[in-house]
Formats: sequence, C-alpha cells, structure tokens
Amino acid sequence: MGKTCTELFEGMDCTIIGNADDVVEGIAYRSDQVKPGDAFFCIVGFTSDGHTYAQDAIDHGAKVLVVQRKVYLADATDVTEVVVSDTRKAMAEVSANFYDHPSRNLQLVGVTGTNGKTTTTYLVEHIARVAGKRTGVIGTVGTVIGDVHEKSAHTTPESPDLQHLLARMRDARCDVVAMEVSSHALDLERTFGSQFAVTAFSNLTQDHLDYHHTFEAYFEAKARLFGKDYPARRVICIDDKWGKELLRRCSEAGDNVITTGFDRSAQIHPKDVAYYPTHTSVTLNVRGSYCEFDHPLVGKFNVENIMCAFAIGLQLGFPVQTVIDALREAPQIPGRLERIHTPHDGGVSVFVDYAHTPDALEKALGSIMALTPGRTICVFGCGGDRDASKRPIMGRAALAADHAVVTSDNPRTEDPGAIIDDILAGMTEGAGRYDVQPDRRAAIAHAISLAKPGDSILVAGKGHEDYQLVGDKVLSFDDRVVAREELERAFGEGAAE
Ligand SMILES: CC(=O)N[C@H]1[C@@H](OP(=O)(O)OP(=O)(O)OC[C@H]2O[C@@H](n3ccc(=O)[nH]c3=O)[C@H](O)[C@@H]2O)O[C@H](CO)[C@@H](O)[C@@H]1O[C@H](C)C(=O)N[C@@H](C)C(=O)N[C@H](CCC(=O)O)C(=O)O
Ligand SMILES: Nc1ncnc2c1ncn2[C@@H]1O[C@H](COP(=O)(O)OP(=O)(O)OP(=O)(O)O)[C@@H](O)[C@H]1O
Ligand SMILES: N[C@H](CCC[C@H](N)C(=O)O)C(=O)O
Ligand SMILES: [Mg+2]
Repeated sequence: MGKTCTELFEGMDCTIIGNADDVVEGIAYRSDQVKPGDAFFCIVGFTSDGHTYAQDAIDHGAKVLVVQRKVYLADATDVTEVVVSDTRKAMAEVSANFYDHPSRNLQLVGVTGTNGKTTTTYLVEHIARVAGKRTGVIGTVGTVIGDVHEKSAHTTPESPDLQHLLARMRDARCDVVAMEVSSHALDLERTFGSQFAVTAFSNLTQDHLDYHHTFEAYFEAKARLFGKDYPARRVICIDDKWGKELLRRCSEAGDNVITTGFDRSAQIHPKDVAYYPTHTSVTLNVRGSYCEFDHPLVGKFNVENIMCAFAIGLQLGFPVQTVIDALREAPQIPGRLERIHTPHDGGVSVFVDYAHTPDALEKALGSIMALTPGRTICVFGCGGDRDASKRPIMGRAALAADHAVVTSDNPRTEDPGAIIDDILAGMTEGAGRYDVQPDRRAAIAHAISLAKPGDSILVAGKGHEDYQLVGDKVLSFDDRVVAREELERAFGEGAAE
C-alpha cells in the first residue's frame, strides 16, 4: 500500500532532495521503531532533537527522511530528504494522505476540555449505537473498534498512529468515531489533517500548566479545535468564561453551534434536576421543548456531560427520541464515579473516580457528599512529572470532605514524599482532618477502617488505571480491585470483629 513522495507531499510546501518517486512503506517518528522502507520524521522535541537520530533511522531501514534542516548523510546517498518548515505538521498531513484520509469516510466527533472528555465520548458512542451505527472510540481508557477494546499510550495518539487507527475503523465500517482531543494533541498537531463532523468543548479549569504555562495558552490550544483548521458543527458548554469566549469566536465565524450548560441562555439547559444515589432525573429544555428522563449517571457534572452528548447527538442528525432513549440506558464509564460492589461492604459506599484536577476533585466530592447520609472520606494523591501547581489546590479541595487520606498517585520519576508535601502545603487549615499514608493500598484500607455504615469513600485520581507508575516501573494496581479486596478483608467472612 506504499505511496511515492510525490503523492504523499502533494500540495505541500516542501523541497524534495533525491528521488521523488521513492515509495514510502510506512511512517515513523521513533528511530528504533523504523521498518525498512519507512519515511522517518525528524521532530524537534522537548528533550531531544529527532534530527540527531537520522542515522539510527537509516540503520533501521529508513528510505526517506523528513527534516526541518538538511541532515548531512555522507554514506547514505540513496536516502531521499524532504525539507519542510514544521515536521510535526507535515507528519500529520502525510499520515492522513498515506491512509487515504480515513476521517472523510467517518463522522468523527472531537471532544476537548479539561474534564468530561472520556465520559462524553462514551455517551456519544452509546447514542450512536442505539441509533444503529457502527462505532469507534479513541481516548484515555483506550480504543474501541466495534466491540474490540485495545489499550493506548496516549489520550490522543500521535498523528501516524491516529490515522492508522482511523483507517482501521473505516475498514471495520465504523460510521461514528468519538475521540478525545487533548490540549497536548492540538498543540503538537496530532489531529491536524483530520476532518471532524462535530467538535465539542466541555470546560476549562486548571491542569497541564507545566506544559502550557498560562491559562490563556491552555485555552488557545483547546480553541484550535474550533478554528480554521477544523471546520465542523460545534457544541459548546457555556458554563465557564472560556466557553463563552469560544461561543463568541464561533458565532463571529458563522459556525453552526449548539450551546449547553446550566446557564439558562444555553440552547440545552436543565429546567429541573433531582439527584439520587442510583440515578439522576432531569427535565431538559432543548431549544424550547421539554425532555424529561432519568439517566443512571450520578452527580451534577454528569448532567453537563449528558447535555453535551445530547447536543452532539443532535449535531450528528439523530432524532431527539433516539438520544433520550439512549441516555436513559447510559453505560457505567470505567472508573468514573464507579461504585464498588462486594458481598460484604459494612454499609460503606466506595466510589472510584478519575478526578485528578482541583475542579474534578471538588465536583466529585460535592456529588458524593450530596448523596451520602453519613461522612465522606477522600483518598487521593497527585501524579508526578505533571503540573505541580495543582497539588496544594487539590489538597485544599479535599478538605471539603469530612476526612482525607493523602497518598501516592503515579509518582513517576518524582519522590512520593515530596509530592505529598506539595499537597499538604494546601491543607494547613485542616489539621486533625487528614492522615498521610504514602502506600496507596494501605491508604484505602485506612479509609475503610475509619468508615461507619452510611459513610462514603471517594478514591480519586486513578479511575480505570490498572497500574501505578513508580520510577520507571509499571506496577500492577487497580483501585477498584484493591478497594474490593480491602472491603472484603474488613467486612467479609474471615474479618476480625
Ligand atoms: C509533553 C509531550 O506530549 N511530549 C511528547 C513529545 O515528546 P518530546 O518532545 O519530549 O520527544 P523527545 O523525547 O524530545 O524526542 C523528539 C523526537 O525524537 C524521537 N526519538 C527519540 C529518542 C530516540 O531514541 N529516537 C527517536 O527517534 C522521538 O520519537 C521524537 O519524535 O513527543 C513524543 C513523540 O511524538 C510524545 O510521545 C511525547 O508524549 C509524552 C510521552 C507524554 O507523556 N505526553 C502526555 C503529557 C500527553 O500527551 N498527554 C495527553 C493527555 C493529557 C490530558 O488530557 O490529560 C495525551 O493526549 O495523552
Ligand atoms: N463536566 C465535568 N466537569 C467537571 N468535572 C468533571 C466533568 N466530567 C467529569 N468530571 C470529573 O473529572 C474526572 C475525569 O472525567 P473524564 O475522564 O470524563 O474527563 P477527561 O476530560 O477525559 O479527563 P482526561 O483529561 O484525564 O482524559 C471524573 O472522574 C470526574 O471526577
Ligand atoms: N491524562 C492525565 C492523567 C492523569 C492521571 C493521574 N493518575 C496522574 O497520573 O497524574 C495526565 O496525563 O495528566
Ligand atoms: Mg480522558
């Protein structure tokens, strides 16, 4: 299925030095993963410069090098070099060409925002299925093609991996693909060259300031999904100022937009909501008509996600009744406010949730506390090698619980004790209302030992993850499994009185 350089770079601003009729068999951006006949894209990264791996790529069989500056290759005269101004952007465009633009044969939905992307994409997949479509999902929990689930390294894959996935989805005859689009992906051009049917925005709150440095830069990265590179029908939640700013820009550009939110000026907003431990009853005002239904997701923020998915369903052209029927039976999203069921729980409700930002932690806690007759205990930590400035803010947010147990998340290459110290800097007003236990299993067990019937425990931060990243090790660890084991140990048949 190879293509020549001429075909792959058609219409692009580039200089081809060498044989433009060379056939490229594949696309690579890591030198050690190059296969014979591949084009290797030299990317100037944050830690190293891909141009310095050109020789390694050739040693692995690269036939074409795509570069931002010409690499001098004394002993490799049969290698073609293509000079472009931005190798990441060129890689995205060439990848889409290589796989014959699979997104043009699908209805691709892109969801961006700090929180709610995974939840919304799963809801959109479910709505599309109920509407009789074949579906795909790309995001944090992994990739789903029809009924086949695969793990993935990134929320939004690198462009050659993304286009390959979309091609597999096209070949599997998927009609609708719901994809999470991270701010990193937009900034690093992973989605460039993809054609979206709908792009949606959930919210913008603090995260990833290690990468973007300022809220404005973080917003501008997200806003790209609503700019000239990505024409599409739009869905915008206007509950925060960033959503309102995005709406202003899209309206100015004459886009087809559906707005959602608790804000009463949104085209889809709630008239009434009643929250229960097992479900939520909503009456939505959908552009002037009332739609009343129960859905199984709990918590206020999930009403926002439900409205966003509702609007995406309408933008995809599904009938209102189909969307409602689907949302009534919405699936449990893995590790999102997931209630742990065990034969013996001592009357204690344990929820595992992926809240790993200040806003998510505040909202997840608030949602659980509103449904809990007793006390709420929060077990949480923060990831290493990620935005450190959110740590004390998450510490402060956790003090909304009756008690907190501060533990480790994925420390990665950082010292777990130092991450915990950063968190504790935000908890100075909570003396006596929190404990520290760096071992995550022991922290969960400790929270269970503190709980009485009617109490809830929120285990936050890792959700669906079935691993813990400690140093360069990937340890097996799943909050849901550990919580179940520790509940059984505490309340099961052999438990000490
Ligand atoms: C911050 C970030 O996103 N970094 C990405 C970036 O890494 P980098 O610039 O540091 O790459 P580098 O190590 O300097 O290498 C430069 C080039 O040389 C190549 N190289 C390097 C070594 C070698 O031996 N041979 C070789 O060819 C690399 O493949 C690369 O093409 O480019 C790499 C390859 O293109 C990505 O894998 C890497 O993602 C890293 C691993 C990452 O952890 N990203 C996270 C933060 C991320 O993207 N997260 C978002 C989700 C966020 C959210 O919403 O919560 C996501 O979409 O997953
Ligand atoms: N609309 C929302 N507003 C605020 N918080 C939310 C919202 N939806 C979900 N959350 C909280 O954020 C956590 C992550 O939700 P979800 O996985 O859907 O978001 P995401 O945007 O995909 O996150 P990530 O950036 O890590 O991929 C949830 O576990 C919940 O605590
Ligand atoms: N997509 C998020 C995941 C964070 C999950 C949390 N468990 C952590 O490791 O920090 C990120 O890359 O920031
Ligand atoms: Mg996600």
